[in-house]
Amino acid sequence: MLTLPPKPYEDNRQVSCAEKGLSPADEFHAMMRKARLNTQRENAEMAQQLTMPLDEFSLAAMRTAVKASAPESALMPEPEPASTPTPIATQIAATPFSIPDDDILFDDCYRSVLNLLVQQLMEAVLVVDASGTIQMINAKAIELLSGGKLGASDRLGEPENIIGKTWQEYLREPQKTRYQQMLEEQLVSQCQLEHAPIEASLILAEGGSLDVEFSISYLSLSSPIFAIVIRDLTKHKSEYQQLYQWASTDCLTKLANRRVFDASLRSQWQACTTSAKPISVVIIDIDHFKLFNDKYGHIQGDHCLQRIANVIAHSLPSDECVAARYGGEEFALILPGFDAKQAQSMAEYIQLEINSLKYTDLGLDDSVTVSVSQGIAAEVDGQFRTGTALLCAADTALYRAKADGRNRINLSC
Ligand SMILES: Nc1nc2c(ncn2[C@@H]2O[C@H](COP(=O)(O)OP(=O)(O)OP(=O)(O)O)[C@@H](O)[C@H]2O)c(=O)[nH]1
Repeated sequence: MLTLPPKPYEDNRQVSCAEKGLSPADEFHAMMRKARLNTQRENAEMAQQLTMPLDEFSLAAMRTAVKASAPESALMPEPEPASTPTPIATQIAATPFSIPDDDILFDDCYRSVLNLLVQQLMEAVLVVDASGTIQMINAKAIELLSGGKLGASDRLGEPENIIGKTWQEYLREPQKTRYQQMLEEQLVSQCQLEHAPIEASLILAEGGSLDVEFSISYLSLSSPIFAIVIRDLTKHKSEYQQLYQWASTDCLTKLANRRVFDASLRSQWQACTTSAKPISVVIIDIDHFKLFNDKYGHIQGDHCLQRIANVIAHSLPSDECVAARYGGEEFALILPGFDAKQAQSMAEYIQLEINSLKYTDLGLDDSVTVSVSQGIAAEVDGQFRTGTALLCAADTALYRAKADGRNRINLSC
């Protein structure tokens, strides 16, 4: 934030601009008028207090912005190429303050200071006019728009190649159309275009796209300009994907977990019953798995669970169907659109596939096989009131399959 030196009042008391009823912009205006009365040497002395170095990139961006917006008399002289960074003080001292006595004075000074700030910010920032034309851009924003692939000598890395283009050119749909609409609405309603961070996908100069979020801040000048701050979301998105995967899948079998199963059953039940489609649930439980663990150990037991989960996952006929690990050695399927007969066929296929699995590659005997028991419940014409009731019926059917001798399928009636 620009901090202005306090002005002594007649009684020598230091009074803040708020106390005087002045906005920071008024105060800045007043200071610039006073600055006009100072000699250039006095300006240089004031500027000497600023020691921040300004690199060549910042100077190039600043010159471009000033050229685009300032009248002839306000143009900065082109500095000689310097081998060491030019102190900001030298640049300010070399900038003539004898520009016209009206709002242009305020605008041009404001723009120059704004451009200096933009160049120094760590965030990717660009400044656009009311039509979206880019007027200022910092190195971070150029790097971002080029997909981070710029070399030091790359022409794309020069602000001249971006200033003058429109910000919309970099936006993918639907944000491009949305932004255009916001611009048009703003012109009609004369209201300020401001926006909290929104997600968007950028079209990169080198091809490809980049997930970002950007915010828009309105800056009040004689003609409005807007500061756009862009943040790269690539890292956040990949972390989110990773977390989402951990929160929704079973880490051993990679099937959906119980949470996803319950949510899917609710939504699929709703969708199927509303559209009068059948829906079936199958619960699959490994037979005598405790014996398997006791005989071959838990590590082999884990491999067995993974193998069976793999068979179940590959048996699903469509993306709408869900296979989940429901408990320790228990799996469950949601089969939208499946009536009892179709669910029975599916269960029979799974039973045969699991029965024929071999475990010789795990060092077990060729004779070792595993079986499963399955319970099915199908909702066809209103026998169940909820998805949970359907699931309970499948569980009861599974219980009967176990009681009837295992390695069998029982259909709820
Ligand atoms: N290796 C391994 N074993 C598990 C896992 N989760 C549960 N189990 C085992 O699964 C077994 C389940 O035993 P029970 O509930 O008695 O069922 P069962 O032996 O399969 O007998 P029935 O279901 O009646 O046929 C227990 O030994 C658990 O330790 C797991 O993630 N890995």
